[in-house]
Amino acid sequence: MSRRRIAVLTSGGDSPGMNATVRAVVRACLAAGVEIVGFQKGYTGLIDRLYETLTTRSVSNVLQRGGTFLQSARCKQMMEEAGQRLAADNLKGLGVEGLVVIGGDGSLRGAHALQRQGIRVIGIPASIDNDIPFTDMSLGADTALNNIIHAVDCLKDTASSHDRTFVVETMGRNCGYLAVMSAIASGAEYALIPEAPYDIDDICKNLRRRYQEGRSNSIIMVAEGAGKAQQIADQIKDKIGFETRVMILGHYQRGGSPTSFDRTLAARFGVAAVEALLAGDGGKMVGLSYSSIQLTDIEEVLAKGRRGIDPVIVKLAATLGV
Ligand SMILES: Nc1ncnc2c1ncn2[C@@H]1O[C@H](COP(=O)(O)OP(=O)(O)OP(=O)(O)O)[C@@H](O)[C@H]1O
Ligand SMILES: O=P(O)(O)OC[C@H]1O[C@](O)(CO)[C@@H](O)[C@@H]1O
Ligand SMILES: [Mg+2]
Repeated sequence: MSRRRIAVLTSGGDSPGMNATVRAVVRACLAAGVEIVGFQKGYTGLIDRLYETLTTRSVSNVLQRGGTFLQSARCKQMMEEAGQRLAADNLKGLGVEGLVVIGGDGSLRGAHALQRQGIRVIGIPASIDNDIPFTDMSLGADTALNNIIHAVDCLKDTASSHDRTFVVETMGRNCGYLAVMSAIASGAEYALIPEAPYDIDDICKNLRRRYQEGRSNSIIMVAEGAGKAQQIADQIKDKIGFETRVMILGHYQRGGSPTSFDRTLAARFGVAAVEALLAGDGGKMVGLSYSSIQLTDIEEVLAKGRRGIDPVIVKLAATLGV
């Protein structure tokens, strides 16, 4: 009888903790006596049959590294039925009984499409955007948040030395999580997020007053989905009476060594995904719910749409003056 075989891939924007997750998947498979195949470059690798058998050696010394050694991609072909069928046929041809997809909401859509093509798939939410419902955190969001906070701490040093306002743009697509959480954690004055309207004139009035009262700097966090930092800086710079500078944090946010939170989440998600596949499950996403790992139908995750900002966080930010 041939050996049982599972596959794994990383898809969408890379996020810190993907390597640690692949490592956990590999170790869980090998502990169960199951072969594990890694596809390269996300769904592109499934379609173009780019794969390698993974061993403990393949995942040695990767746990602490950001990015993904399997590499990732945004694969247009996977958006079409023909690409999805080809990907599923390739998996069936290799005798793969189940697939672990590590990626964001788009990658989960791909996972759902493969499930419909007869492949058992378990999704692992991994995206710095933290925009996926049915999990308290997506992998990599915590590390990205730490990267942002480190940058803002540095900016505050220089801003306060010159009485300046910095407008800092974070990633997150249409989700304001990174902007609002980093504002709370770094002591920023504003978090402009797509989930809430804002009034530039009010902001200017308030900033002007702050400087008149003797404050030496102000930080405005802007989620990319809420506006362009440069445009906001241009709108405010002549109205507040103090110099304004812009920092677009960009892909810096996505890199670097995963935090302990992301590393341990990676371990839990990776092992839970393999256990689910080996138990015959499929079409589910693993998620973190109040410190426990839960499985949710991918269909339900997708139907729910983008994860909103917790009202408790919005209230917390308001109380703290963000
Ligand atoms: N509707 C869909 N059907 C099939 N495949 C999809 C669909 N949407 C996205 N995908 C696949 O998933 C890949 C990754 O999606 P996307 O670029 O949205 O990133 P993501 O997984 O959401 O991660 P992140 O948002 O963190 O970058 C896409 O390039 C595509 O191959
Ligand atoms: O790396 P790319 O393809 O430029 O995509 C950037 C996008 O990916 C993310 O980093 C993750 O989804 C978003 O926050 C950002 O808008
Ligand atoms: Mg996404």
